[in-house]
Amino acid sequence: MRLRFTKMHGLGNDFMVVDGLSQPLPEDGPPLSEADLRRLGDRHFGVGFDQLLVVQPPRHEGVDFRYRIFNSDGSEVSQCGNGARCFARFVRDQGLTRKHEIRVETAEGLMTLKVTDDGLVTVDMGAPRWAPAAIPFQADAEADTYILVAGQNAYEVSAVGLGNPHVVLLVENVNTAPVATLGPELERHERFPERVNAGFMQILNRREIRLRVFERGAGETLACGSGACAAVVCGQRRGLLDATVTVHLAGGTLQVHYDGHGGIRMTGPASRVYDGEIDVEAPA
Ligand SMILES: N[C@@H](CCC[C@H](N)C(=O)O)C(=O)O
Repeated sequence: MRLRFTKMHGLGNDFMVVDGLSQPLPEDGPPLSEADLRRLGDRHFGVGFDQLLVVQPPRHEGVDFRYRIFNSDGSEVSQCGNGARCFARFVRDQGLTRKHEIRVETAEGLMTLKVTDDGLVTVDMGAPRWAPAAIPFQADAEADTYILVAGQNAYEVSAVGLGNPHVVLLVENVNTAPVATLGPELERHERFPERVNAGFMQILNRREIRLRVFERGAGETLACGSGACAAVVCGQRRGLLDATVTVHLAGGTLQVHYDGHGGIRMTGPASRVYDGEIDVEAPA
């Protein structure tokens, strides 16, 4: 079967976006075979992406679309902040909706995406989940920080759930942070039973941070929207950051706002790169 797709990115966190409304993709179970998913995600043999995003019909009243997310390793996940902005832009560009405020359901819950006239998209990422079981993270009790032993070293970390799990470490300089070595160790740390996204945060001042994220199932990306939100709320919980924070990532800048009430709001751009078609196995 020939699959139509759009290549997009949110600050260099890149996506293959597929319309599953007009193309016959299975709604239960994976939309593509695992072999296709991994092949398409490969940067040498396929399209290359950090995540595959699939638009499907909603399963609940009052929701516009179902938003499905797959990491390049084939795992399905329930949150992707940069992807949510691209998803909003995609459904509008493709004429699937004319709404400026779009409600989508993910495997974890509902998200609201607001497209503004300046082309930016604000995503309500929901409230942070601190209870260890909700992250999920193995700890006796909820705390602001935890000591995590990895290899020969112990690290003071914060842990938070945003529909996906995040661990956040403070570093003096993101340029020299051990993202490539410690990132994979943390991703598969035994205390995170569903693996974890690992953020390395450098605080510049109370309203500005620099961040690198080693993403679960994708490796280090140029930006991670949920990672940016996780870093900000963890910094706030430690009393180090204000309600509105500018997050500098390798691919660009996001604005994150959280005042302790309602959801975390993340604002940033969403860019279309090109449209394409590629052969995949016919869905089962
Ligand atoms: N790039 C994303 C997060 C994608 C999912 C993540 N790798 C996970 O497995 O939880 C973002 O912008 O939030």
